[in-house]
Amino acid sequence: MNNLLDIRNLSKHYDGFDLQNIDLHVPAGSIVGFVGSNGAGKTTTIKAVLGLIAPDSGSIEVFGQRIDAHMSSSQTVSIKQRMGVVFDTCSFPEEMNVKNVGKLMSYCYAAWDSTLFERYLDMFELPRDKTVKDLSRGMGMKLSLACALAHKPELLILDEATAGLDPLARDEALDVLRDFMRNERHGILMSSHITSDLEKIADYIVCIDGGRIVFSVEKDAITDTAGVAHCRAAEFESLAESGFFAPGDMRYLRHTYGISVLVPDRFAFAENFKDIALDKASIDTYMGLMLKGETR
Ligand SMILES: Nc1ncnc2c1ncn2[C@@H]1O[C@H](COP(=O)(O)OP(=O)(O)OP(=O)(O)O)[C@@H](O)[C@H]1O
Repeated sequence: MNNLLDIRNLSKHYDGFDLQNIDLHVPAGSIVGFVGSNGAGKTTTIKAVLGLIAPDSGSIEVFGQRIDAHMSSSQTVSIKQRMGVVFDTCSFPEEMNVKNVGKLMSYCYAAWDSTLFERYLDMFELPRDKTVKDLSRGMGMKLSLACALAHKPELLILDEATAGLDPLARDEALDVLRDFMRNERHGILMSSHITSDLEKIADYIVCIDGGRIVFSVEKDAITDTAGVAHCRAAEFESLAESGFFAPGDMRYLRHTYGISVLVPDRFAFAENFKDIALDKASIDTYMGLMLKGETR
């Protein structure tokens, strides 16, 4: 399978923050959800991919071409033509109306499709004569998404792009992304704090914390296979002694009402420990245990 994006060993130092040895890949045909707490390093990683900041070390390849400071401007332009980018703010000129934003974009992108843009404006109910400064945050994000898609990219990079949308508009945006993914050569890297969105559409989940990748797994390994066991102290001790987990592999969090244990395979767990309460894992519970849990 071809990768649309390959980040290897990426590092970047800021005063008080280090992005360290980031490895992240977006295979063609897949949506990669990029999660992590505020300040974990998601936007810094994305900015490095877009060439907006220079990494200290490591490599970034987009469509198999290495991104670096020595690229010619025509190489940079040709890669950017094939990428659609949406941040959590709308960055078009404030006094420009929606219709003219489309016109401006048509000069920037060779593959710009005005009919497609118009279709997204209708779908997102964006008034063509409203200026950018008068759009609500959600409307601005819808406009950014319409622009990103109307130049027919192969790789979409979304940094908190659905954050300003209400639940119905988010569902609409997810449908648009599903539609985009009907072409198996397409791919999406999507950073989001709204993990329920990622549960609906992502194929892989990559989690970053404190500038380091904490886990990188298929989403189904979390939402279909993993579980969270809810133990009392005695159950926890017998579980720890049972040999079900290899030493150091049992990840748990103590609460006032008991102890949660991350279970990589809840089906095997349920067969072995019929009396211990067990839930399916969500991306949030999985992240909570991976980021804050102790190991034994
Ligand atoms: N230009 C800069 N100079 C110094 N520090 C920076 C700079 N840009 C980002 N940082 C720091 O890098 C760290 C990571 O920030 P980043 O924006 O990548 O986090 P994030 O995971 O996207 O967070 P959020 O979810 O809040 O958007 C933060 O500590 C931030 O203060």
